[in-house]
Amino acid sequence: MTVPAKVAERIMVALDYAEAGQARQLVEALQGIPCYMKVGMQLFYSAGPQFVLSLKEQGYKVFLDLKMHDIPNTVKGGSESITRLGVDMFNVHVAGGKQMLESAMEGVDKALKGGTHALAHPLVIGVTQLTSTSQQVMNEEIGLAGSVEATVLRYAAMAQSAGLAGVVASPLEVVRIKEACGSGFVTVTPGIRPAGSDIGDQSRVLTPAEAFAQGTDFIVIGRPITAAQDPRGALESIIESIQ
Ligand SMILES: O=c1ccn([C@@H]2O[C@H](COP(=O)(O)O)[C@@H](O)[C@H]2O)c(=O)[nH]1
Repeated sequence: MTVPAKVAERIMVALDYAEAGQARQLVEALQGIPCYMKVGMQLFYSAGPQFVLSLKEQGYKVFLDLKMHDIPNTVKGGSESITRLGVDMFNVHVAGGKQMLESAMEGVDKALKGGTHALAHPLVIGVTQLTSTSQQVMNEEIGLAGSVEATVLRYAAMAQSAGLAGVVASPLEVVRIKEACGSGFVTVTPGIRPAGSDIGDQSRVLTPAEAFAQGTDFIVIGRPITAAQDPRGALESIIESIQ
């Protein structure tokens, strides 16, 4: 199947594996499809920066999904180190507050100014409310009143005012985010489930086609691909469903 780059480039495959070998197998199976690769905590904590660098050497765009949430000084240092890896995108929790978000941006600038070789400015993205969080959990367990959408919009505005390029949110919130922050403000949306597939621990979900119809920039998909008998076939049918 010939996959149009314009579609594939907007699909982020979550390499949620315990070991580098398993992730490598999936990358090999998807060879030739120019999708974005997402490295999250599970793989990064086991395979480390080396795995990220190997993806970059193979020419992939990489989203390092470590969701930093710490005191501003620590997040600044983390951002500096992540930027030096040459990733294309990374993220921080907006719940850390505006000063923490601004520190993340300062860390990026420091790495770009101090680097010995040319690095592109990564997109720094704020996590609003995790797509596994339901209205009830947000209100009763996390202790935030009001609707999930209102919190997501408040966090998106804070992320934008701190200079971030966009947010992670559910595809259900994309239209309102774009209305409030402008079409250029990037939305990265996990919580993607092809029709008929298991929702698992996700809560605020749409199908790939529905997510793009809402105007999202990137969709993030993990288990519907990684847990499939034929991961390449699963990704190809997702792509077909979008076109
Ligand atoms: O709000 C968020 C933020 C990040 N994620 C990450 O996306 C993938 C989704 O995986 P699935 O297997 O398709 O559910 C995973 O790596 C999460 O850490 C998210 O789901 N929601």
